[in-house]
Parts: sequence; C-alpha cells; structure tokens
Amino acid sequence: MHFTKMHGLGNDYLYVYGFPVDPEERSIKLSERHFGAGSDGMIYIMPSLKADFEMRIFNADGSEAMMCGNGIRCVGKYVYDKGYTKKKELDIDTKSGIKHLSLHTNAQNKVDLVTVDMGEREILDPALEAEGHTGTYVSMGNPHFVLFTEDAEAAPVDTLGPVLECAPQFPDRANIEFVQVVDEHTLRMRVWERGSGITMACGTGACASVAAAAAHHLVPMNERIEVKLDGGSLYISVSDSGAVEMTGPAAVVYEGETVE
Ligand SMILES: N[C@@H](CCC[C@H](N)C(=O)O)C(=O)O
Repeated sequence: MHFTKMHGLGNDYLYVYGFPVDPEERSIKLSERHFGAGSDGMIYIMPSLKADFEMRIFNADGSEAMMCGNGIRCVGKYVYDKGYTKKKELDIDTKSGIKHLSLHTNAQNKVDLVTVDMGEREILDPALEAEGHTGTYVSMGNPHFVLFTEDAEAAPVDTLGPVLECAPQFPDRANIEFVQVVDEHTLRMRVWERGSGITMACGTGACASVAAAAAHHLVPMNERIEVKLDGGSLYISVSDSGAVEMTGPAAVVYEGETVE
C-alpha cells in the first residue's frame, strides 16, 4: 500500500488514496512510532458522488473520527499537488458533513496554506463538570472538552487528559484542550486527543477552543484569533452565528510503501 506521510503543524497522519478492508488494524499497526511508520493516525481519500472527494479518519488506536481539522488541510494539498484536481475551491465530504476548502499555492504551484469553512460549532454545555474540572463541552463534528487555565505549559495534559477523555460525561470519549488566554486575539493551547494521546496540534480542538473562548467573551467574534499550538499557529474566527473558519499550513514529510 502506498502512503504519503503529511502533517499540519506536527499533527501527522498517513494519507492513502483508496480504502482498505481493515482500516482499524492498519491504523493501529502503521501509526505505532517504533514498529510502524509512526503517526497520529491514518486518513483515506476517495472519490465522492456528493463532493469533490471524501475523507475517512482513523486515530492511532483504530477508532474512527468524524472530523480532523489538520487532516482536511492536508487532504486539500494531497489532491491538488498530486494532480487529482485542478480546483482551488474544493468540497470534501467527511463523517460530519461537507466542508469547503480554499487552497493557497506558492510560487511552485504547490499548496502551502489552506482555509477551511469548518461549519457551525455547537456549544453542548458552557460549564460542564467532569472529574472535578469545569470546562466547555463543544462539538466541531467531534467532541471537545475545553479547560481554561492560567498556564498551559504547566497543565497536566499527560495525566488529566486520559482521565477526562474517558470520563462518564463523554459516552463517545472526548478530545481535551488546555487553553490559556494570552490576550484577546491569542490563545495558547495544548491537547490530549481522543484515540491518539498528546499531539502537537489539533485543528478541531483549536476551533473548539476559540468557540469556547468567544462564548465566554474572552475573545471577540468575527475576528481572527491566533491559536498557538506545540507545532505552530492556526488562525481561526467564529462568526455571530457560530460559523467557524480556520487557516493553517499543510506539508509533506515523505512518500512510503508498506511491506505486507
Ligand atoms: N487531529 C485532529 C482530530 C482527529 C480526531 C480526534 N482525535 C477525534 O477522535 O475526534 C484535528 O486536527 O482536528
């Protein structure tokens, strides 16, 4: 099986054109960082009758995700740079609906930045208590629990993250974001991702964090907010109606072949 390892701010997935019979097992095996290729999961790209392409996302533990913000930007780069499309305005079908992408190209006509219409955020509970911690429960198509903290660097991401991921309040588990408000246009976020653990960035998590911060009037609506992640920055805005737009980079690491 041919794959392309790509990343969005260090959130790395193996991208495959097509869909295998055993996506869960492949993701567990190939994502493993010592015995596999090493990734936060796998993303499959396919033709679609409803949109330009379809994507399916599998976390490193084999669970399927509804949406991936960093992944969808890489899908845009994958299909354009490899010549599957000449369009720079694209619709991608995901398990959480069709998302619109605007591709930005460099002097070599390669995609380096992608803007995504992420659809509407849903604030499921502005002040949910789980395991003694109060946070904002947000859906970006996938579930996020956003905790505001004074110091994101000191947040216990590796110990509290897995506990909250599996808290009884989240029957489908949840992605956990630890967010510090730096100023009214800047957030610092660290993340524990459902099914993958600590990652260097989470696009839907960054969108959920800005949505939660806007809901609590910590950042303005309708303005670009910088979210600083371990792997770099995303730029996100939330409109009055709750529509979320995200802009960030997409990059190739290498092309690979599995040995069956
Ligand atoms: N890294 C992603 C989110 C991937 C899916 C997530 N772990 C889930 O299970 O919902 C992103 O960039 O959004």
